[in-house]
Amino acid sequence: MKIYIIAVGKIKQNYINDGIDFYLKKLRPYCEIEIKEIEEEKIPQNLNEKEKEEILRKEGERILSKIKKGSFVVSLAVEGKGMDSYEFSKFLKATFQSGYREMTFVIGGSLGLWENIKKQSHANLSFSKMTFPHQLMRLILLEQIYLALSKENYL
Ligand SMILES: C[S@@+](CC[C@H](N)C(=O)[O-])C[C@H]1O[C@@H](n2cnc3c(N)ncnc32)[C@H](O)[C@@H]1O
Repeated sequence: MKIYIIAVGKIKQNYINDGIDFYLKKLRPYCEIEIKEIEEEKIPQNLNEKEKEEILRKEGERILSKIKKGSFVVSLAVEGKGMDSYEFSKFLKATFQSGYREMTFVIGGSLGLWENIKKQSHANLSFSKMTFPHQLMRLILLEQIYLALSKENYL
C-alpha cells in the first residue's frame, strides 16, 4: 500500500520539516509514503476574485497532473467531512481493503484548493472547522496517518 501527499509550496520552517522527517521515519514499517510538492503561485497584493481563481486553477492543474490514475483521492478541506481518529483509521484501512493500492491526499496552498479538485476527489476530509496553515497541515496529516496505522488499540 502506498500513500502520496500532494501539497502546494515548499516548507521553510525547520520545526515543521523536522516533524515531517520524524513521522516519515516512524511510518516506514507501516506503509510507503511519498510527498509531492507543487510549485506555489505568487500572490499579488490586493488580490481580486479573478486573480484568486486563476491562481487556484494554475496550482490545481499542477496537482491534477501529479495524481496517478487509479489512486483513491482525498482532498483536505475545512468544509469537508469530519472524522475522529478512530474513524480515520477505519477509513484508511477500508480503502486499502476495498482494492485500492494507492491513496493520494491533497493539501491546498495559502488560498486553498481549486473547486474542480475537491469535486473530482473521492472524499473531502476536514480536520476541524479551524483553518490551519498549509505547511502545518502536512505534519498534522502525517501524524494522524501514523496514529491510524500504528496505534489502533489506543484510539
Ligand atoms: C491555509 S489553508 C487555505 C485556506 C483557504 N482560505 C480555504 O478556504 O481553503 C491551506 C490548505 O490547508 C488545508 N487545511 C487547512 N485547514 C484545514 C482543516 N481544518 N481541515 C482540512 N484541511 C485543512 C486545506 O487543504 C487548505 O486548502
